[in-house]
Amino acid sequence: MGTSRPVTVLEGVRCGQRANGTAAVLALGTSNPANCVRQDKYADWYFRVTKSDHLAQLKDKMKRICEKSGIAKRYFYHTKEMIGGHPEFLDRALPSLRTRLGITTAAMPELAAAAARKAIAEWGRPAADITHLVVSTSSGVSSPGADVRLAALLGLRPTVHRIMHCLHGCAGGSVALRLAKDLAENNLGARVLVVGVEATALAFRGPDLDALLAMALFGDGAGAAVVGAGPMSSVERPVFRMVLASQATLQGTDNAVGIKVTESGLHFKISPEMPKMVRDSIKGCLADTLAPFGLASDLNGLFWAAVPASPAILGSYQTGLGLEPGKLAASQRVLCEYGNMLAATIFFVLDEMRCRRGSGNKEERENCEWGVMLAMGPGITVEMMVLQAADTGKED
Ligand SMILES: CC(C)(COP(=O)(O)OP(=O)(O)OC[C@H]1O[C@@H](n2cnc3c(N)ncnc32)[C@H](O)[C@@H]1OP(=O)(O)O)[C@@H](O)C(=O)NCCC(=O)NCCSC(=O)CC(=O)O
Repeated sequence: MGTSRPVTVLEGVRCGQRANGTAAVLALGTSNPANCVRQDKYADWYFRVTKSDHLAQLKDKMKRICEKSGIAKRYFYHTKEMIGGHPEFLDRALPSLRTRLGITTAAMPELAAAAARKAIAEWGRPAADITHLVVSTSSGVSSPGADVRLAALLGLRPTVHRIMHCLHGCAGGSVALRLAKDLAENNLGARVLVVGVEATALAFRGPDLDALLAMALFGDGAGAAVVGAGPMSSVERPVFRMVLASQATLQGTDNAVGIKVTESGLHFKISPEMPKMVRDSIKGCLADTLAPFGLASDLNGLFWAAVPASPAILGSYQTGLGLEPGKLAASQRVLCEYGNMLAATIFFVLDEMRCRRGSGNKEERENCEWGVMLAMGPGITVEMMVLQAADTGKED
């Protein structure tokens, strides 16, 4: 009896701190820098900007990769003029990290703020009501980071709880959303602003066999979401309920994808084996996550919000999961319109999926109540989240 009162008090305090119900995405926003390069012109642009037109074989290979990329256009913070002003970006013998970090650290807060302002406007409450800020990027490793300047630009409270995490590659936005779910569900009244932002000037380099793929796929942008759990205010409208989040690391794939910070900028290593590794393991990874809901037996009865890292990775999802054509259409559209924007991409996919749910176009319309958010990053790490579209489902 002597110890029962403190335990009860502690339990009461613990329960009182928790939110009421499942976290949900309450609003979304996206943005891109102004410089838009069409993918059918990219090889010409890239070899001209890097003064490499004499490397005819590499240029032809780049053209073939671009043709197969499923991308129509991409946006970049860097421009021909900016690259032209930094010869050290093209000569790996020269250090360029400090200059590159200066550029991306200056670029990211404004880019992120443009997306975040849209999300906050849609959310309908004042920016000062944001309690937590989670920022993900592979375009910077400075401290204080882009999150501090972003908080100031948006007028967030000085007491906002900030987390910034770096170098999770294509999975960065999904990691941030998983953290936001935990924060929202475990802190009564929390409203988490989640941001993925990329300015790939940190990785821009001249052509060689290793660089071509990253140069052909990656683009710049920012995505933002406001995440919260109950009780909701009268202006808040859930878009997707974030039902269950999980992460798996594919065994024996440590060397398949890597991101290294070097004196000459960010270096991506992407194994040609990655699509096969993903195809062979993705169904098994998802089985445990989907089983509690009885969703594992009908994967075509779900909506799919997958990060379109590349056409080959989308192909691996389609084959590995046995998905019907069209199930990855939202991801394909984002890849086509923007390329792979690493941490920012998932917010564009969720936004596209939300539009498709309300679309008057029968071909594009997506009606499934339950869905999966999916991304791969270095590790190889698989980020998964079971979503319930709030326009169809009722929270239990
Ligand atoms: C590059 C592709 C668009 C090419 O499409 P196809 O395979 O249909 O076409 P294809 O076979 O004719 O290949 C066209 C040319 O691309 C080359 N090629 C193919 N895969 C390559 C790779 N991983 N690295 C370098 N070059 C590659 C081929 O050799 C070929 O050159 P040639 O014509 O000279 O013979 C595709 O293979 C693809 O999407 N690959 C990327 C897969 C991937 O691992 N993505 C991960 C992104 S990063 C990520 O997800 C994690 C993260 O960063 O966090």
